[in-house]
Amino acid sequence: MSDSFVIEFDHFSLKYGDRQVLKDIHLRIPKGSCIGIIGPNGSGKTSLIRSIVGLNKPYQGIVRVFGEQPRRSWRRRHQIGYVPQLKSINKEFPISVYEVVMLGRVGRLGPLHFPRKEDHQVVQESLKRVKMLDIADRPIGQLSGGQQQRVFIARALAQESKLLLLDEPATGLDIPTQQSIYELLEQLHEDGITTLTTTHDLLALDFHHFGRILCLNEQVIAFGPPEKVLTPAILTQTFSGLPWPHHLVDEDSRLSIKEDSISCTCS
Ligand SMILES: Nc1ncnc2c1ncn2[C@@H]1O[C@H](COP(=O)(O)OP(=O)(O)OP(=O)(O)O)[C@@H](O)[C@H]1O
Repeated sequence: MSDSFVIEFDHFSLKYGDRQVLKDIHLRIPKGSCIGIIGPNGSGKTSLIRSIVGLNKPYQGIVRVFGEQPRRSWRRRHQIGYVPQLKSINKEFPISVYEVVMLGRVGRLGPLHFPRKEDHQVVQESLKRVKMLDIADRPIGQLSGGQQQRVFIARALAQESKLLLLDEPATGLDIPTQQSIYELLEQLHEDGITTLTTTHDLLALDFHHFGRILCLNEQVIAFGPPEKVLTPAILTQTFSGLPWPHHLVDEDSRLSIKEDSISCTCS
């Protein structure tokens, strides 16, 4: 594995029972990049993210994160910050905002497992970053969807991981809240953190914040800079699932680029 890539999918396929949901994913995610993953409902975005975390076992192929297969590196799990979809989180659990964010420190707590001064500092800093420090004592279940989303992002930040995976963080939020999440992504990018953010909602995705867009529909339809990838043809292919003969992929990611697909997408 080259040091320049945080994630490497090598002909990775995933099945749930007999049903194939990811097919021959071959992809390199460069260190420090800010990736937007788009595709319709059921196109495999969450499955891809869960595979990176190590929650899904490949049917074929392999994924490496920081050079290791995620299922084999549980001790390194804290290196991956994962913010699942809001709907999959149990918000009724009686726990404060502060305690939720402290959970992000679990992988880093010292031998006695009590939070140290530095853990409290990181939690406060993470809450400050998402502008939630003022309401740190409130029960998580009493917050709005947008506030809860920020808290779960703060929990991931408290892990101090170099890789952050956000599954539909902006879906269902109002435009200013969506905007603030995208601005936060930009700050994280400036800090050298690699981020992968999914959405099925094209309107909820502000493409300007992303260096590369991955169009996914069971397989990689396209991967590259927004200006190359966000063409009517590629979006139609991604969201309709109709056959598309070529893949456009990013040269920097050292995947094959087929000349004919470039002329096709740039025309
Ligand atoms: N645990 C599971 N067992 C069986 N099938 C599953 C499971 N999880 C997801 N699927 C199926 O796999 C396919 C891909 O689902 P996935 O959640 O990865 O899509 P998605 O692109 O994230 O969708 P959405 O935009 O709705 O979140 C869907 O058809 C879904 O029904």
